[in-house]
Amino acid sequence: MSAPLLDVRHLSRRFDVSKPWLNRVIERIPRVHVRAVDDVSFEIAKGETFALVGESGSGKSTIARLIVGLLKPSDGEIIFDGKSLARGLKGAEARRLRRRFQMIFQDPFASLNPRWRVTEIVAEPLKVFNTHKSDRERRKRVGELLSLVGLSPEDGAKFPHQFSGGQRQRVAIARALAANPEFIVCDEPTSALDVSVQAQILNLMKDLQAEFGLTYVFISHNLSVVRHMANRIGVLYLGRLVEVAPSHDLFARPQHPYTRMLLDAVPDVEMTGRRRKKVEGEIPSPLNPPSGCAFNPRCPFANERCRIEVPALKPWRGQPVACHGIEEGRIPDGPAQPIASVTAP
Ligand SMILES: Nc1ncnc2c1ncn2[C@@H]1O[C@H](COP(=O)(O)OP(=O)(O)OP(=O)(O)O)[C@@H](O)[C@H]1O
Repeated sequence: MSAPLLDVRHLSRRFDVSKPWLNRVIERIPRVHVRAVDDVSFEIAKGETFALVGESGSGKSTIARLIVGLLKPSDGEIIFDGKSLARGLKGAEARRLRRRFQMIFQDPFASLNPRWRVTEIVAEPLKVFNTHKSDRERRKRVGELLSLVGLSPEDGAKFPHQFSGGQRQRVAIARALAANPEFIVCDEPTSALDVSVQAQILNLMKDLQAEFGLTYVFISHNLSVVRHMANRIGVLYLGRLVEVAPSHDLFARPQHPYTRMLLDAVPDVEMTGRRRKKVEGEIPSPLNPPSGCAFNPRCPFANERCRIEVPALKPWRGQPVACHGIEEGRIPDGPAQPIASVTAP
C-alpha cells in the first residue's frame, strides 16, 4: 500500500464509568473503566472503503467518533495524510484538516436540525469553513449538492420532517459533501432505513466515491451491506481487532473463529453457501471482560493459552489475525465451515 491516507496506530479509548457520588463517599474505591477500544491499528489507502464490523458494543462507533475528533483517544495516534489528529493541531491548521473529513450518522432524523430548512442545513459547512462567502453563492452550491444526491434544488425550502427516511439520508450526504471532503466516516448510514431504500443509498454512496475519489470508513453490523461496499474489512470483538482482510478473502476464507461465527449468521444463503445460524453465545460485559482472548468463552477451539494470553494481530497467510488456535494449527483449515458443527479439541 502506498502512504495511507489514514493511519490508526495502537488506538485505545477507556470510559470512566465509576459512580462519582460513590467515589466521594468511599474515597479509596477503585475507579471502573470500560475499554471500548483496545490497541486497535489499521491503515486506509486513498479511494478505499475500509469497513469495521462486529456485534453491538464491539467499539465501532467509538472508533468513528475518535477519527472525526468527537472523542479524544486515551492512547495511540490517528494520522491523517501524515499529520497526527490527536496532538498539537490548533486553530487554522486544525480547521483546514478537519474540513477534509466528514461523518454520516445512522439516524438522519436525529442528525438534522428539525427547525432548519434543508438549505440552511446543507449550507452550514459552507459557512463554518467560509468556502462560499455570499448567500447567493451558498444557495447555488446547495442546489448543486441537492441535485448531486438525487433531490431537487427546490427541496432546499423544506424541513427535514417533510422527507422520507431515505431522502433525509440524502440530505445528510449532501451536507457531508458540502465542504468537498476527501474522507467520510459512515456510521451505520443505512441501518435505520427500509431494506428497499438501503440499496439506493449505498449505490449513491458508491457513485459519489467514484466521482470524487472519496475514501470511506464504513461501519456496520450488516455483513451483506459491508460486502457490497468494502474493499477491506476489520472485524472487531470487544474493542479489539481480531481479523483484517480484503473483502473477498474474508468471505471466501474467514480465519478467526469469531469471523466464521459472524458469517454463519449472514441471512443470504447464496453469499456463503450456508444456511443462516444464530450468532451463538453472548458478548461478555466490557466492564468485566474475560482474561486472555476475549472470545474464548464462546470459542469451540479455545484452550488454556487462550484463557490466559491476549493474542496479538499477526499476519497469517497474508492477512492479520489474532488467534492462538490459528497459530498452533488447532483450527480446521480450508474454507469456512459452520463452527457449531466442529467439536472442540
Ligand atoms: N460515553 C460512554 N460512556 C461509557 N461507556 C461507553 C460510552 N460510549 C460507549 N461506551 C461503551 O463502549 C463500548 C463500545 O461502544 P460502541 O458504541 O463503540 O459500540 P458499537 O460497536 O458501535 O455498538 P452498536 O453497534 O450498538 O452501536 C460499549 O460497551 C459501550 O457501552
